[in-house]
Amino acid sequence: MGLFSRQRPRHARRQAEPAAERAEPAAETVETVGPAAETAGRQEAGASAYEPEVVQGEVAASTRGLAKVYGHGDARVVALGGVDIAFEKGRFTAVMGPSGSGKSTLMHCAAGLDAPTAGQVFVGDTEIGALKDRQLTELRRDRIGFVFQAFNLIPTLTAEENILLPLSIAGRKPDPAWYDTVIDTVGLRDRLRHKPSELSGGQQQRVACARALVSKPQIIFADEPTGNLDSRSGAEILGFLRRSVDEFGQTIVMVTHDPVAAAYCDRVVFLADGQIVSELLSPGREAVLETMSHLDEMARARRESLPSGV
Ligand SMILES: Nc1ncnc2c1ncn2[C@@H]1O[C@H](COP(=O)(O)OP(=O)(O)OP(=O)(O)O)[C@@H](O)[C@H]1O
Repeated sequence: MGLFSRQRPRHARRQAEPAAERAEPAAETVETVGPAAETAGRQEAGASAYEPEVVQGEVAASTRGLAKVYGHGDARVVALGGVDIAFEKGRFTAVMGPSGSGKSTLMHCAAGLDAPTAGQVFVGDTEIGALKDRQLTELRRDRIGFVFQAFNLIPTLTAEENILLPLSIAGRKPDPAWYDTVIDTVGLRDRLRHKPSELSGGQQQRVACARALVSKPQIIFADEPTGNLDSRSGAEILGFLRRSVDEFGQTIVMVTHDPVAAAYCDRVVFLADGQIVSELLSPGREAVLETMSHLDEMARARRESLPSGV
């Protein structure tokens, strides 16, 4: 069965709040339709190894057999052991897993920031391993948005200049109506002339989100975007990311350690030992926590199901 061929019912649109904060009990927030939920259920029972979810819609980015090995000999580390995953357009996906499980490596390879040891990465239909350096730089600039834990704003530029920087580097002007929509959505209209040092952490991250969104990228990769924020500012950022998926059809992939953050997502993918071992669709915080407590067993089942390691 091809990774991108099987169909399953579309998930219900999510609200701009985590499942755990809505009225229904967490267990009922986990969708049980489709192969992923069934597989995740079997995983939790330890019955068999995980099989990748099959996406139904257009794919924004994907990997096939993605492997990354660092070092040699005694220092050899298999950070990713052959990952197949597709990120569907217009979906908010969280990548979770223990420290060292390969989350950042997956994100960096998928975003063209790091080169894999083996396997392929596609952004849309473009295989990024086949691109020359300059083409890869342009792809990252024009088709991918980034939001980092440490905001990564230029301190000497105003909020507005930071937001427009990727477009200015590309020699492009923003679509005025879209720019207005983004600024109003992140609530930054009265802060546009401020430098990052004059903004709170939450406001700086909203600038970073606006910067990622303004060029209408095919996909946004967010690396622990709430990791440096208090829970209220974190909730604002997550609510904003959620809205940009629901209202603007943006595709977002977010690495997070936080089950509350994951509960804002349509899909949560779990890594352990450089392999995807499980996933949940629209889970609540409790379901995320429950799955995280079984990741070691799942990693073992996954290893045993493979013919040999990478
Ligand atoms: N540049 C590197 N050189 C050697 N090993 C590396 C390098 N980068 C990552 N690794 C190793 O690869 C594995 C996966 O690392 P990665 O940073 O992707 O994990 P992670 O899940 O993002 O961890 P964390 O949650 O702690 O950020 C780890 O064992 C890590 O030590």
